[in-house]
Amino acid sequence: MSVPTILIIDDNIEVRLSAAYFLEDQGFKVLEAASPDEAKQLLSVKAIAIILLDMNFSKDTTSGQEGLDFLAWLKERNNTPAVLCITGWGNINLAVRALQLGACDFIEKPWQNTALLTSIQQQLKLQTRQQNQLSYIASQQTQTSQPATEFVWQSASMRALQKKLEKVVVSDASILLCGESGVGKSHFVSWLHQHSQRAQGPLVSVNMGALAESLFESELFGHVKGAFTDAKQNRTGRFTKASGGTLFMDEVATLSLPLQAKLLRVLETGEYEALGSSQTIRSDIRLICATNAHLPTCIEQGTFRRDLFYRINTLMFELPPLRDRESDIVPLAKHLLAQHAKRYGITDKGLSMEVENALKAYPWPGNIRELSHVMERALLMSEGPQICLEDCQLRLAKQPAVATRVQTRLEDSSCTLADMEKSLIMQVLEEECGVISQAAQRLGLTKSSLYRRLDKYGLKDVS
Ligand SMILES: Nc1ncnc2c1ncn2[C@@H]1O[C@H](COP(=O)(O)OP(=O)(O)OP(=O)(O)O)[C@@H](O)[C@H]1O
Repeated sequence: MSVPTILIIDDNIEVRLSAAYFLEDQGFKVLEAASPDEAKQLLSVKAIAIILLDMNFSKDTTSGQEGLDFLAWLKERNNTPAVLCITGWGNINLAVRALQLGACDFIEKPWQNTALLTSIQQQLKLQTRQQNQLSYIASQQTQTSQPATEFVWQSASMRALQKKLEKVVVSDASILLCGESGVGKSHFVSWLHQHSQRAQGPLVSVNMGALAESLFESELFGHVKGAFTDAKQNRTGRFTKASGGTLFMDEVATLSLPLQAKLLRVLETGEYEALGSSQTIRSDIRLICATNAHLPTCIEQGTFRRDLFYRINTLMFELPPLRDRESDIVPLAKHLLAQHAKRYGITDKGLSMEVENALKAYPWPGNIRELSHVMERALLMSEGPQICLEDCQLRLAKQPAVATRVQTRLEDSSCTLADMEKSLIMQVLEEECGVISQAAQRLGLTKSSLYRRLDKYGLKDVS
């Protein structure tokens, strides 16, 4: 990385020398100019990151007008350096006018070296961030001219949503994605992360529904060895793992009220400590939350904190169910077929007109997840050159009774209670097209308990 150059503009040679000594000691390159005119010449040939500008020169010693004139001249130019005004004759009016003309800070003489250094470092940080943003935007513009590998939505509602997301993707604002199970919220989170400025950082997902109450803090914030009986070694929490990247909290509505309070505290302060540690860590994450619950209703029912809702919903987007965007169904089905064919290393197949019509007429309670399962199964079952209606088994998925699979397991003498439970969960999930809330209801479980069992049996990918 090149060393930033600082230009000191001051008619007093002692001031210039004292600032130059200090700044060179801090590792900066320093240039000096005794007047604004000399500075203008230097600026035309040198790349300057920061200017330290005295406000008074030959005309008078107190008004600061020459400094302001220089700022006005600088403002006309593109890519101007950051200017820190330094004067022994500071007053509020002058400071305001200088800031209006683009100065970044106003420091009174005699300055404190540490304060000067802090201000310079802040400006350099800002410049780096702006440069990153510009190169990011440039790289995005290059990418848009290349063929897109992602699915291109056909429906007006999804196109509009994609447009809105494109607008906010580079910001660090928290995003809340709402929509029924299987509509593609997690899929969008990956897209948001990959297109964000944090794409080089990690994307860390945590399913809040699967978090055991007792492990919440340890999972999210980490713990140090000995923090509690089972803490045999240090553990890094998800907030730290996601540092510099995106933290995705799925199923955020399943959190209990006490855990919501703990999460809120961290989101508000931006700081947390690992369990058993007194060291405060500042979080550096972009937060994306998702839920298939209707949070305003949860707030009314007292199961979700209003203040947490406002903390996570800076930008809120609703993904419509698949049945409400009919024009997406067939193109998406073809896209998913091609994906599955590639994954299995088999030839992709087309859809008959009869299948296309049936897909469009079907209500897709499990949304894209269900469509994906149907296409996978159809591809594997199909024997002809095209997928036909029987291959899809639409509706048939609902018909096999849970009892059939359970009965089969019962007849197997080596079957354990855990095998039975796993089998039952798989069957119900299949029948409910992967919709967790419905499966949990049928199984007489809360969503959190079902998530924990999916974790235990390694069934996370089935849902
Ligand atoms: N645009 C897409 N292209 C290809 N596959 C997709 C797309 N959107 C979603 N899918 C697939 O559909 C399935 C469900 O999507 P996803 O997990 O994102 O839904 P969700 O809304 O997060 O569901 P849940 O609320 O249950 O977590 C996944 O297998 C995902 O890969």
